[in-house]
Amino acid sequence: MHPWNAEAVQRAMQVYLVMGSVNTKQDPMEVLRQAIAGGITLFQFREKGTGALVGEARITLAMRLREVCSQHGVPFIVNDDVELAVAVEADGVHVGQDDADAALVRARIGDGRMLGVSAHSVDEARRALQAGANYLGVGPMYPTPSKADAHAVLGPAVVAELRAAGIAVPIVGIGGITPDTTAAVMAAGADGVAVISAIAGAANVCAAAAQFAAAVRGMQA
Ligand SMILES: Cc1ncc(COP(=O)(O)OP(=O)(O)O)c(N)n1
Ligand SMILES: Cc1ncsc1CCOP(=O)(O)O
Ligand SMILES: [Mg+2]
Repeated sequence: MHPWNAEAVQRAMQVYLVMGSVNTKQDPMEVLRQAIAGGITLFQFREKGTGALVGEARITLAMRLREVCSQHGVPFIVNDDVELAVAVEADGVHVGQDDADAALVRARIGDGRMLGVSAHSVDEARRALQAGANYLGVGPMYPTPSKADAHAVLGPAVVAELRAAGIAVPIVGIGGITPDTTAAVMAAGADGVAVISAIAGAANVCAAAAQFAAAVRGMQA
């Protein structure tokens, strides 16, 4: 399985699409294909919220989206559900502070899969790294329409705080990020942006993803 060294993880963080069927009015498979055409570098299957698929339908969608990612060489991450990640041979799992214990997740998935952990403070970040996280998802950067139970808005300043505290692992900012605010998130020290609505909900998904890719690249020059 792919060795997820820090450099490979950092590259994957650049434009990270997070999506489930409830985040788009279009066919999720087509949205994913368009987002890949626009330049996303990582995909997370996050099937939750009102109206989310359950049971076989959820597993089938996961397998289909996983296949699209495989066809295009885009790594595939599963949100929350470690057993689903193993079942569909995902490249990794993302867990939050209220999900399964990160150290237990690491033990279950082994070293070959990527482990992402949500962190809102230096303390949470240090514990996540201790547990074996490959990257941190940090946010919300801004108010988000996509997560009803989101943590209070932290802003890009929290990323700068983590960097100042010596947290060197790849960081992706999440929450309410648009192409226009990407520069501020990157300038604070993030390696990329994780996005739901501004890509999955866009009328032109490919163009939206391309705008994020250009904004991220602009900060790397
Ligand atoms: C990349 C990334 N960062 C943070 C989150 C949020 O995870 P969590 O806090 O567990 O909330 P849910 O997404 O599970 O509702 C994420 N999913 N991805
Ligand atoms: C899953 C998640 N975790 C923190 S904010 C958020 C939602 C991000 O969605 P959007 O990009 O639409 O604000
Ligand atoms: Mg979670």
